[in-house]
Amino acid sequence: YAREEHTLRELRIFLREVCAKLARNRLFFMFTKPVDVEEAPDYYDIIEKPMDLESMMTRIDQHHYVCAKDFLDDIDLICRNALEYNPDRDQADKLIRHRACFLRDTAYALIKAEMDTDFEDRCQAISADR
Ligand SMILES: Cc1noc(C)c1-c1cc(NS(=O)(=O)c2ccccc2)cc(C(=O)O)c1
Repeated sequence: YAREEHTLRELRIFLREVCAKLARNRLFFMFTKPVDVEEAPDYYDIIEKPMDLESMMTRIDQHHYVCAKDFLDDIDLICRNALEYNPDRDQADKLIRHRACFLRDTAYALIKAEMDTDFEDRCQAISADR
């Protein structure tokens, strides 16, 4: 069991690094914090499960993620929310949709490049056990 805790600690350290790297990229600035209701008054009527990079950093510390897939599910949520709330043809909506897809692709590429598949397999085995 101690070995599992060591593996999960290593996962949290890795995910904090990925999350910080994404949050540092100014292209993803609008995904770093919860959407401000002043900016988008109907946002929380339309989006059921809001998500942002700062909240994800907190979820890492709360041991919410037991494998990289769980982390990427929340990245997918950030992306889906942006596509759902900003569906129009105008430039502003198109830009945020492009940025949301770029955030998702960058996160997947970062994790694929930096994470051993057998490490992720071990995390998914722990996740299946819990
Ligand atoms: C995200 C999001 N989803 O729907 C919308 C709409 C956005 C979104 C929200 C904001 N303004 S905000 O006050 O809610 C905010 C500022 C800084 C970090 C996070 C949120 C700005 C932008 C923008 O494109 O600049 C986009």
